[in-house]
Amino acid sequence: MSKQAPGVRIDGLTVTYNNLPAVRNVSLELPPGTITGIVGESGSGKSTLALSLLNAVQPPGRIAAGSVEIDEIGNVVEFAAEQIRRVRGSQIGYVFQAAQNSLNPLKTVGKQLLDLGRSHGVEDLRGLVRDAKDLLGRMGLDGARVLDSHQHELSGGMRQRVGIMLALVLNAHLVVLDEPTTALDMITQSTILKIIREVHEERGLTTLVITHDIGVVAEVADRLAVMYGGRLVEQGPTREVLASPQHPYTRGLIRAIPRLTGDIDEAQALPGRPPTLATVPAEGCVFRERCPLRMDVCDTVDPAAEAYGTRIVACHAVKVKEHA
Ligand SMILES: Nc1ncnc2c1ncn2[C@@H]1O[C@H](COP(=O)(O)OP(=O)(O)OP(=O)(O)O)[C@@H](O)[C@H]1O
Repeated sequence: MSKQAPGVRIDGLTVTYNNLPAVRNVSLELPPGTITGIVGESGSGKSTLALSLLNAVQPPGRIAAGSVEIDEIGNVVEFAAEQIRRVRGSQIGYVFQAAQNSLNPLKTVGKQLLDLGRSHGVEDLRGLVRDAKDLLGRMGLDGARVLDSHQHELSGGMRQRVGIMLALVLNAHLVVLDEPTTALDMITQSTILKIIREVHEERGLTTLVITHDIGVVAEVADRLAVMYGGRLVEQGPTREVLASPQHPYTRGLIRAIPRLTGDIDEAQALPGRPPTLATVPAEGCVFRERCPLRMDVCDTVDPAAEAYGTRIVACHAVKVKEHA
């Protein structure tokens, strides 16, 4: 059973930078074999949450509370540096947001691929190169040529696809993709996401895709989790969240995307701006400044995440409505 899609349970996770919480008391389950999309505006804590899955939060950041329990691996929050290095790449594949610039400028992609394979004890390096070419080919690139290239010879979109290839090539069964398609145009984006979905199904993966664009993940994710100001404000099956968003922030995000509302004239930008670490309120609901449903209680009490059927929502107004 060791090569099956693992389940992941994030429980009560708080991550701080200089003691200010960027992720606050987040609980989220990634069921085995599913694709979960985490969405939210810039600064909502998505990347910090993704880094926590690899215990890769860098100082001044620190995991202040909670656990990230991954089947067959354990609670990675407690892992020492060497322990986590061994599972990164081989058991948890990842492409971080800066993937377009994270290649070594002095080495060809192929050389970096071999380094990656060797550092994880891959014996069949020829097989690794074959798999890499196959993945690149599926993403519309000439695999042999890309492996012979240096970073500066590749466009932003090509580098991004190289990043995805590197995340998948070691055959990890948990894959974390942070903004995997931002450098790509809409059509290429949707092709790449389709390929991610195909590979996910062929190999039996558990996948986490992070994006600020809810339209991007709507096509591929089984489940959606919406973050705002470090809090997870709503989560549930994608279709349900899109068809009947409960949290006013989720509603705002969906309304802002013409291809989700189906009518370009009806798309409305979400007014206001998200908080920064310095301005995020220490008490009460993090979304209240922009919320059309704000009530007195929102100023003082942070709403708990509560289950409503298949949905989990953290909102006082939703709670009042549900109990009315
Ligand atoms: N190294 C750091 N030092 C200090 N603050 C940080 C650091 N990294 C992130 N932050 C802050 O933590 C908060 C969450 O950032 P994070 O990158 O996780 O959000 P995000 O939702 O992924 O946003 P983006 O899409 O812009 O990356 C932001 O307010 C950000 O400014």
